[in-house]
Amino acid sequence: MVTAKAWVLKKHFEGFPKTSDFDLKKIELPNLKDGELLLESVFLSVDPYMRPYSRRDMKEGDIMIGTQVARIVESKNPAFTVGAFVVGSSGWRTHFISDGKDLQLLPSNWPESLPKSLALGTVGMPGLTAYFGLLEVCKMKPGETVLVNAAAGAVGSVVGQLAKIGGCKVVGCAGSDDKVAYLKEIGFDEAFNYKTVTSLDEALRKASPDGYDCFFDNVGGEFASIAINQMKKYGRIAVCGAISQYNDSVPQKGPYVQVPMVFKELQMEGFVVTRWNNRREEGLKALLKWVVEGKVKYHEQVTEGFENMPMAFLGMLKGENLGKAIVKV
Ligand SMILES: NC(=O)C1=CN([C@@H]2O[C@H](COP(=O)(O)OP(=O)(O)OC[C@H]3O[C@@H](n4cnc5c(N)ncnc54)[C@H](OP(=O)(O)O)[C@@H]3O)[C@@H](O)[C@H]2O)C=CC1
Ligand SMILES: CCCCC/C=C\CC(=O)/C=C/C=C/C=C/[C@@H](O)CCCC(=O)O
Repeated sequence: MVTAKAWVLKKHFEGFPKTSDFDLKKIELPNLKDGELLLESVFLSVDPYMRPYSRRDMKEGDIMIGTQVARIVESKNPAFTVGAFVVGSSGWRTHFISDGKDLQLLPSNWPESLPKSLALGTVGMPGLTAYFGLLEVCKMKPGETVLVNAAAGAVGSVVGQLAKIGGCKVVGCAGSDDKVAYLKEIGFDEAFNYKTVTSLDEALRKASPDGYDCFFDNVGGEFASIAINQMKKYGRIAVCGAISQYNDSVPQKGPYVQVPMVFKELQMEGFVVTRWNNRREEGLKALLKWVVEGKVKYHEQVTEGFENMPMAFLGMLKGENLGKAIVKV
């Protein structure tokens, strides 16, 4: 019998999450039935979506939602061999049993030298978010100017690099000088610290006096209200997320977008990356190739220890991560 550890949502988040909202439980796992496999989590992901989705998808006492890179430790399923690595979405737990239907094997050409944790970030859901958000929603074209906020994060850092590969000028913002330095290191044309600029409007205008063709919005709120006024005619806004609002007990006043939307004939579209689940292999293949070629750089914020998952989650929401926030079990 294997004893798994799992983090459950003890109490729904009110405002900014607290470590006391979580509880650590032990779960005795049964022996495998035919067709099942036993897996141990090696890396776990902490993502912003967990904050709003927990209220929508979970009840108190549930295991926290989330994804992991896991190793198969026992198999009664001929399609999966012991020792293989997969991406699962079994939540915050150290071990779990699966029938294999909810697992994604890592690409067969995954280089030994590449950290398998990238399957949770640059070569995983966040990377796919950047890939499809840029190609299918922004519909970026060479020579255009792309703006992305939360630019040093799991999604934003890939957006900027893919936009450079796509022949665009790229402007990014992030919440620390170290993150800004990183953005310039990975090829952003302009980058600034939105927390320290005297005027966001002026910083955006200085970075691109002609304005923006594409705005990949990860943050929402006041940033979106200001940025929308600097869009070029026929610009496209990909509403990827609104992390500035996830912890609000009372929703902020929305940005008044109607005037610039009409005068500049803008397109603004919200999306969730699962829309393109049927093209997952296409995206992962492209992302893996660019990483191997060195055209897409990555950075991971690694927290050691399963017991530190809540802290890693809170840290990511506070902006303590540069690149993808993951937990190494
Ligand atoms: N639509 C979809 O399918 C998907 C959407 N997303 C969304 O993309 C966004 C980025 O996700 P991801 O890359 O995983 O996360 P990140 O790795 O970027 O981590 C979150 C970052 O958001 C920034 N942030 C946190 N709070 C605020 C705030 N109040 N105002 C401004 N910035 C803030 C911080 O960076 P900083 O230092 O810059 O403040 C923090 O590091 C999120 O909104 C997420 O919900 C992610 C995946 C899929
Ligand atoms: C203020 C409300 C904001 C609503 C938008 C919230 C989040 C957008 C976002 O971050 C979406 C992320 C989607 C992630 C999808 C991940 C899947 O690969 C696996 C998710 C696991 C699961 O669905 O349980």
